Parts: sequence; C-alpha cells; structure tokens
Amino acid sequence: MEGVVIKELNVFTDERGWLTELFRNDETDFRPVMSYVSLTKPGISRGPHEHVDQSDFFCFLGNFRLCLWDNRKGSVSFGEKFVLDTGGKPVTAIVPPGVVHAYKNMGPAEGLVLNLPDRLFRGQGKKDPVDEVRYENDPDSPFRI
Ligand SMILES: Cc1cn([C@H]2C[C@H](O)[C@@H](COP(=O)(O)OP(=O)(O)O[C@H]3O[C@@H](C)C(=O)[C@@H](O)[C@H]3O)O2)c(=O)[nH]c1=O
Repeated sequence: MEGVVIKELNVFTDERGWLTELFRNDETDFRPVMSYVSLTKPGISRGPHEHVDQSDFFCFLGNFRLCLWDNRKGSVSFGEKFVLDTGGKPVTAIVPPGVVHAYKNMGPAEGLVLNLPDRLFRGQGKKDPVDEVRYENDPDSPFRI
C-alpha cells in the first residue's frame, strides 16, 4: 500500500532473552516526535482510526493482526485493504495519514504495541484537538477488523 512500510525486525537472541532495534535515523526519513506504549488484552482490538496529519510508527510485540484500508482518494492503492498477522514476531509498521488502521491481539497473552508518531498527541502542551477519526463506534463504517 502506497507509503506503508512494514518491517520484520532482526532479533538478537541469547540466554538472557532477546534484543531488537526499533528505529534508526540512518534507515528511514521518518522522524518521530514522541512515543508511547499500550498493552492490549487477548481478543481485544484498537481502532480503526485515521489521522489527518499524523503518521504512526507502530511496533508490535505480541501476536497481532494489523488491518489497513487506504482511504486516500488520490492514492494509487485507494480502496485497498491490507492484512498482516505478525505471528508473534516483532514487526514495525509506518502508517501514513489517510490510511485507516486497526489491530487486534490474536494471541492468548497480553501484547504490547509501541508507537513513535511524528506528531504530538493533542499538540504542543496538549492544547489542540486530537488528530484522529475514530471508526470503532460507527455502525455504518466499512472498516471492520
Ligand atoms: C494516543 C495517546 C493517548 N493518550 C491517552 C488518551 C486516553 O486517555 C488514553 C487512551 O487513548 P486512546 O483511546 O486514544 O488509545 P488508542 O485507542 O489505543 O489509540 C491509538 O489507537 C491506535 C489504533 C492508533 O491509531 C493510535 O494512533 C492511537 O489512536 O491514553 C495519551 O495520553 N497520549 C497519547 O499519545
């Protein structure tokens, strides 16, 4: 899908556990301005959401299904749907504005998702409206996970 970047991370495992790099500014032009982490319980979804100006940089740590819908009228992939099952592998996904996104924890355990978006949530000093269209409570929405 145009502008979406999915990357399966290179995991270094040893007797203590594992380590993986999430972000390097020599590998992408993407420039995060904040980060947060959320925990999602088994069987639970977050989204679908769409941003007007913000791109998200998600990192999935758990067994997640990511669904994307291209809602950008000028895009070559307008109307396309994309589904990725991480299968428990750490995966990052850059999701541009206008691409509707949702994810669901498909596994039996709690899962973590980090996000390094390129806009501040509610702007400088949290004074602005949230840049987000939320579809999860819209019964007429075509976006269903
Ligand atoms: C996203 C965010 C939320 N919050 C707060 C607001 C609220 O009280 C609580 C939970 O926020 P939300 O309900 O927005 O969380 P959530 O529904 O998980 O929102 C996220 O969903 C995924 C699918 C995305 O698309 C992300 O961009 C983001 O919108 O955390 C922050 O303080 N900072 C943040 O950056």
